[in-house]
Amino acid sequence: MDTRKGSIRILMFPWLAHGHISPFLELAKSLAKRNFVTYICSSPVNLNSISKNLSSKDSISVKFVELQIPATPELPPHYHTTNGLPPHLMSNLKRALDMARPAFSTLLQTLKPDLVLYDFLQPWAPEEAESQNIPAMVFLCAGAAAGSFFMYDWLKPRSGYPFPAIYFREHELCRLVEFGSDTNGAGRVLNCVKRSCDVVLIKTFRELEGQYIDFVSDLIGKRCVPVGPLVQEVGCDMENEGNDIIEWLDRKDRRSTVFASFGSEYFLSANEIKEIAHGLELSGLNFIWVLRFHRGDEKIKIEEKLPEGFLERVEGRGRVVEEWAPQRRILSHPSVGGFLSHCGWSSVMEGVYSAVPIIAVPMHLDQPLNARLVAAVGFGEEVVRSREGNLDRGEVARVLKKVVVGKSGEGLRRRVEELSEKMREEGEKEIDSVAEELMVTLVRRRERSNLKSENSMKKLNVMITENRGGMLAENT
Ligand SMILES: C[C@@H]1O[C@H](OP(=O)(O)OP(=O)(O)OC[C@H]2O[C@@H](n3ccc(=O)[nH]c3=O)[C@H](O)[C@@H]2O)[C@H](O)[C@H](O)[C@H]1O
Repeated sequence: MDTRKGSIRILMFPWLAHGHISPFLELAKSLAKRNFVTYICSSPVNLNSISKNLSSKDSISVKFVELQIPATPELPPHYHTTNGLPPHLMSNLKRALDMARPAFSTLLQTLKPDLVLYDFLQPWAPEEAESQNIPAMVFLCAGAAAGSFFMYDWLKPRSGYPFPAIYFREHELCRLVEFGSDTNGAGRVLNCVKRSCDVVLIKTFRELEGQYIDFVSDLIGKRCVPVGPLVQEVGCDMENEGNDIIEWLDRKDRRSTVFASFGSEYFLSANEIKEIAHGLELSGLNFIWVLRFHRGDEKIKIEEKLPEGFLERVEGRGRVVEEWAPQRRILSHPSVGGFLSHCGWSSVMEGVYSAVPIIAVPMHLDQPLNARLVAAVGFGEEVVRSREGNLDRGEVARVLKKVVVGKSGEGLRRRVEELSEKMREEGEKEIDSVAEELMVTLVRRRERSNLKSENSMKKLNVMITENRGGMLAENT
């Protein structure tokens, strides 16, 4: 039962990844301040992983709804997330989500939301919504620069159409095939975009990617509406996470320490571990390194994966963290002066939000394009691999020192501080415009469909007045 009478009700349906369900949750929390009630549907394991980021106040207007995904021997329920998933099971997970289509349809019949917000890998979600006369809109959790490259590559516009000013290096192209070739990743994304009604929401902000937002809008023939960075606040819910790491950072000088992390679903190869370990050691800098392995590798002893004697040699200035680290909290610590990152999009947004320059070591998917953007906009530098795509410890150490303690690092820091300020200014305004887009979409739908009866339009107008009233009240 809605706790707010007359609120506009949204069902959100993110892909089964931590780097996706978090932005959807942050968007739901922001819309709750604008009088929307949101139901986030995902697998139990995913909802459980974000439950600590939902305060009791948020949970008045943000509800979790479990989507039962059929379990199979190779994909038991605790594998219904990309967080820690053995990489060879990623395609199985996409197919398992497809098998949840009937359960999703039932959810729609039960909840009867006013609108559905879905993600980039489930093109059947808007079909199910439309079959029940519910408008559906896609929310892309990656960046617009990466989106402009992929959309250009997949849509192949007429010759002479301007090419996006972002590119892959030769050795990175072969890793593109990973993008679900056997589950037609490109086709899924394209259909999700094509079936989105009216606009496409995208997790970015104009100061950072304005030219790419306009490029994608023109290319796909739909307006791309930036929703802002959606970075999770470092709030009371995270206060107790990783206290020992925070206390360790408290004992380090301001901006003296590198935070190294590679996201929730990428697991470094043996060679990458070796070169990054030696690079961190050679840099002479303090560091916190999140070195995680996928669930299938539970019995791993971390010292067996690191160079001989590495932990002893860096004792006191470096720490290797095997478990899930409070990334937002660490990045906001004054002792952190550089972020060695794979450039997953949420990590890039969080680096900017905390005004920490990025040492980019992209791995796959959109990350190389995000890394090009980081360097082009001037808030970080990329560790360039060899032509064969190998990392080199000397190059890792060189870029680390240049960004964290070098003269040119000051320019990067100034730029990321500027961006961070702009990001915070724009954030609230962008959520207001998203709220308006959602309401306009509803009005258009009611006017076009058989719901344009006097009574239904009157009810909708009351809801919208309430929402706008709610937004004003929240903002005063
Ligand atoms: C959109 C897509 O998300 C994917 O997710 P992935 O988890 O790899 O990376 P992030 O987007 O940085 O998302 C990772 C998220 O997990 C959080 N985190 C991670 C590790 C940890 O120990 N502690 C944490 O709090 C981190 O703060 C961030 O919010 C792909 O990369 C893809 O390239 C990217 O564009």
